[in-house]
Amino acid sequence: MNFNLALPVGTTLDRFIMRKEKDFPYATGELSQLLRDIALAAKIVNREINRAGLLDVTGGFGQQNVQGEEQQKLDVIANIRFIRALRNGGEVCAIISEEEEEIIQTGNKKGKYIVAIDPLDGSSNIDVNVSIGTIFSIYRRKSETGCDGTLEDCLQNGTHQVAAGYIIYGSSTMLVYTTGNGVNGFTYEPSLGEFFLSHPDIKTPATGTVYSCNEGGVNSFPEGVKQYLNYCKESGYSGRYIGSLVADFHRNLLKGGIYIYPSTAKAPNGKLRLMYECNALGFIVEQAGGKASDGSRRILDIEPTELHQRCPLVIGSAEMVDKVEAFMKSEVAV
Ligand SMILES: O=P(O)(O)OC[C@H]1O[C@](O)(COP(=O)(O)O)[C@@H](O)[C@@H]1O
Ligand SMILES: [Mg+2]
Ligand SMILES: [Mg+2]
Repeated sequence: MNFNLALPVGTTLDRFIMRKEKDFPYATGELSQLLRDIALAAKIVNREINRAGLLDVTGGFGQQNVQGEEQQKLDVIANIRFIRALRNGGEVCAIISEEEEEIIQTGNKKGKYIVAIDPLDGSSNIDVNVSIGTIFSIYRRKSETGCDGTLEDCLQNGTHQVAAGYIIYGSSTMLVYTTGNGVNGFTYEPSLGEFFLSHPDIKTPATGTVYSCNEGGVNSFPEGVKQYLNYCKESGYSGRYIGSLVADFHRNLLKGGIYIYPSTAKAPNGKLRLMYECNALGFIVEQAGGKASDGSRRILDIEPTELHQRCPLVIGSAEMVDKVEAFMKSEVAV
């Protein structure tokens, strides 16, 4: 892992955003403010996650989301908190959320940005004190300001992201994001209520010896993925699967490794959502020198047709993703 200490570790997120804004001569400060709004909501959600066991926020909310998954109370709370922060911030005209079927119009018609968000990632781990996260993608609207965000504004492919990031609520809470100029990580200091630069200019190793995949569905995995998993085992790689995409991704981003959620009989298009899981992490991993594909196509090039469409995900160290793609093209002689 190599660091360039452009900005000293310990720089606050606010100061970092301000300094980076200077890199963009035409910056108007709106994207900076939007990133601050997201950081604010993350602090509030972090507080509720840390106290989850004490408060009545564990367990199911008693209704299903558009994915047909039972919503957890914290899914709903995180959704409310992020939507409120984005609405009050004024920079966002429309939001796509995992927890809402339709586009959320914020009423900020002057807002230039669209946010796609997975308010709480790793929902199955909420009640068992395992790391969970939030994932977000930011796009510039295509339509003129002065009106609501349109479907066309929302359905842009991943190469149009102006920023993307995630928050991991783990042993420490971190915010990791990119605006297309590298990836930086900030650790939250609760007693000061501040995020501090702790992981400047993250670069992911070209390869690794860790693979993350829920092999429970292996019988219906594509042949190429089965072959790759066997290759990992024959190569003595370690299997690590937390079951929270953000947490598995974060570990592999820092240490090298690969996360695979392929198509299965149960989920022919995979499980993960293009607009608020795959695109965001795809942008980050590419900015850190890694790769993200659906097994053959670059994730960021996939043209979205639905707000909640799913796609298979192969993401992480570049050489490992290449290997999976080659197996899926069944070109590699073992
Ligand atoms: O239980 P499975 O099938 O392995 O799926 C786990 C995956 O699903 C997810 O929980 C989906 O995300 P949500 O929790 O936001 O719905 C990922 O975080 C995780 O990697
Ligand atoms: Mg998720
Ligand atoms: Mg979620």
